[in-house]
Amino acid sequence: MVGMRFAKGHGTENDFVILPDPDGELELTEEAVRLLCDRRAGIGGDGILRVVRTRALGEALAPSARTAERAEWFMDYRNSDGSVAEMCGNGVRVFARYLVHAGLVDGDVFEVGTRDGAKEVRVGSEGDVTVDMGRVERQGTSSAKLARQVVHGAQISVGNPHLACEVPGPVADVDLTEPPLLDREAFPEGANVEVYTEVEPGVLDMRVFERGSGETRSCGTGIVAAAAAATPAGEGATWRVRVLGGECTVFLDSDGARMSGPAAIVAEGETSLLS
Ligand SMILES: N[C@@H](CCC[C@H](N)C(=O)O)C(=O)O
Repeated sequence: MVGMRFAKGHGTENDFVILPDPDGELELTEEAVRLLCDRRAGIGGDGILRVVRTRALGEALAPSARTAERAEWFMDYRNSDGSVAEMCGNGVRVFARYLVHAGLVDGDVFEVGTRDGAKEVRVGSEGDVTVDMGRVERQGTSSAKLARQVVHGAQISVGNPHLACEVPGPVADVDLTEPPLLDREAFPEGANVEVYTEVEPGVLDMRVFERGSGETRSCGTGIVAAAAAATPAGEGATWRVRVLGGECTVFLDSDGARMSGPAAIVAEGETSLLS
């Protein structure tokens, strides 16, 4: 079979199809992304991580993302519906793990370019990867209508938009089967919606409905957004955040957020879906 090389990886079961495209030769259409991510007709994934040299990206970066230009490798992230997102917290850990695994970087501390700028990663010899997620912006409050309830929470940017909502009971009781209805003025580009509850001091349980992918088993930027929402403004904190697919730790201080969590490459192969 002649096809394109791919790998499959996940971080707390937020799973990705990884497409090595160092010289930016791949024309990745929305349709191709949807097919690759399809769990029956494709490989299956919550999103795609295209591994491209930053200088071969072929896309103008927003002024706020220009720090990405100093990173050799760029994470071109796509949601499973084909849409583009600014950042993916689990994705960047898996991307970093892949770069080390594929021998594309020297050392285990380096920067990854994203549409939210360069992110420094530290890749543990096995297991966890720590990412400097950068600034976390609180932008006020908003609400969303879910299938069976309205939730209120904090509007937070982690490079991409989030509405992080504390709920009183177990997060398992929240019905996330339908896409949340958001205030379009507050979120013109849509948002990821998190529901969380503090189960013991310093520990949050969280579930998420991701923009462009639906309910997933984890969302790294959402984990950071929930941790920030649970922290009084101006204070630092460390949170363990438990999600359906595992657990990450978030360290918040006046510089922003760092997140540690697992990242694994689980398969490699060749696909004919792109030929
Ligand atoms: N799963 C990701 C977030 C992916 C992007 C998100 N769905 C969006 O559209 O903003 C994460 O781990 O952060």
